[in-house]
Amino acid sequence: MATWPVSIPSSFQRSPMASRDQCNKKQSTKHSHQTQVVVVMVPFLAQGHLNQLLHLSRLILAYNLPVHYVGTPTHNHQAAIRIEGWDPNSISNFHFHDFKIPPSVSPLPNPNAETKFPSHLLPSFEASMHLRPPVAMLLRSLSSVARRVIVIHDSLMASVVQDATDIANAETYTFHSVSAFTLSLFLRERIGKLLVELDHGIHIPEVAPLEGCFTTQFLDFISAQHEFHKFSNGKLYNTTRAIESPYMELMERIDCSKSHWALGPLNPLEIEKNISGDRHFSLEWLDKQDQNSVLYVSFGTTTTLTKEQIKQLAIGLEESEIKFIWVLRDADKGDDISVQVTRDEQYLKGFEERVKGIGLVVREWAPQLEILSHGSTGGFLSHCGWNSCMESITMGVPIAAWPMHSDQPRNGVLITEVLQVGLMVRDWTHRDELVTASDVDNAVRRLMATSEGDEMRNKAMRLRKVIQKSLEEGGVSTLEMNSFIAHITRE
Ligand SMILES: O=c1ccn([C@@H]2O[C@H](COP(=O)(O)OP(=O)(O)O[C@H]3O[C@H](CO)[C@@H](O)[C@H](O)[C@H]3O)[C@@H](O)[C@H]2O)c(=O)[nH]1
Repeated sequence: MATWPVSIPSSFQRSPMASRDQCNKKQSTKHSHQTQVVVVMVPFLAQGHLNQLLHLSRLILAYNLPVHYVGTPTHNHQAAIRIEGWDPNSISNFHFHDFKIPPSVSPLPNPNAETKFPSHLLPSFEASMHLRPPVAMLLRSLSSVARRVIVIHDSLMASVVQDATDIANAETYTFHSVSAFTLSLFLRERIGKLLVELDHGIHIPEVAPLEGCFTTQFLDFISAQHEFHKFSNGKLYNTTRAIESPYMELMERIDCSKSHWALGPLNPLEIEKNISGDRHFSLEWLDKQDQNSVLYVSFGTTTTLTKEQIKQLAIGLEESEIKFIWVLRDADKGDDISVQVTRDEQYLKGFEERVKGIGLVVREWAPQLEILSHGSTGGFLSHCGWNSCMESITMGVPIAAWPMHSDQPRNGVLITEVLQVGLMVRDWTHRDELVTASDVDNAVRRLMATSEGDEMRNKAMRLRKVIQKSLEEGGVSTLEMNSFIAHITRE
């Protein structure tokens, strides 16, 4: 039988820690008993999820609580090298636990698959259930030396943490990696009755049915987690009431038996400029561009475009004559992020020559947060993964929304209709059709070179200010985080 290394720190000492932008600076007192509370993060093994619980770790560490982050060696490494804004390996109170699990098949992403949902990741998602024994062992070890063990697990990892219910001083909290808007609308549809009462006073825009968002296999995977959610002591979200207050309220009405905390935004709002000289070439290039003149194009870590779609996108960008940074990558592979397929090189070579000085094509991992926070970036052509939405909103950058799968179509509605900081590139009902170069050209020009786009940029900037304010002392995001910390450290 395989053995899993479980490393437990000999003591839970306080360590100096960077503050949560401005808002955590005040957390200097009342720590003597808090050091007896330890936090264990159990992320779902995909970049868009690993990232969020790692960012949340940073915020919790600012309260001087030790944090243990579990995963496979590959995924922990991936999370650590890709995080922006801080270095998890430099914090003494933060501990990665590398748990080996049996290898699973890990196919390459298929650009020509029937739906855009990244089915190739499913074997790796299923394999992650093998984390249950080592996680249980870690929780038991920690429970014997800590006053309380707080387990924060991704909603898709509920079954992995099920053994926490047998540990008297352990509590579990379910972390939702999607917007309150999208989640509440999903759940509201499942309930299917009493909607008038449920919705009272809350604007519910029309959204398309879930068709085309997920595969049946993935929906089965989600359903398999449901029975374990009943053990949860509360629900956590990567959002802030400053922007999603009505939909947080809807979540509270849907599940009034639990406490709900909106702990976001999790990503840092200010990214310190790296002056050591090893900045990414895209940032150097941005330095030379005009304010708000560059469109950032990226589809996250779970989307793979077809050859023809890449060509149409390239032509559309070229015809728009708008400056751009285009991150052209395939979806991550389940178990090895170093594998990237080279795409359509012949066509793109000529394209890159022609757009020299106007656009950059980036094939490696791009520093997205830094790019979005750069003053020259004025728009984001995005698939609307929730990380990308939150990162763009917090940096004050409007979005041209091109949803691909999962929660993305609904996030697109939140961005364009509810918050009004973006526009749709194409309607979700046409998801199976090619997005033509002229669709791309039109959307890009509208966002980057019209007064309508300017208004969206102004709105996005106003939203950023609202979020910044919510992170000040007494602000709604600060109060929410303080409330959660007070709850988990209570006597
Ligand atoms: O070159 C790159 C590519 C991506 N990113 C980062 O990677 C993350 C991507 O996350 P997201 O925008 O949410 O997209 P996905 O990777 O597609 O995320 C998956 O997980 C999200 C959270 O559940 C869901 O909202 C999405 O629909 C789902 O596809 C973001 O933090 C980006 O900043 C980079 O920094 N550089």
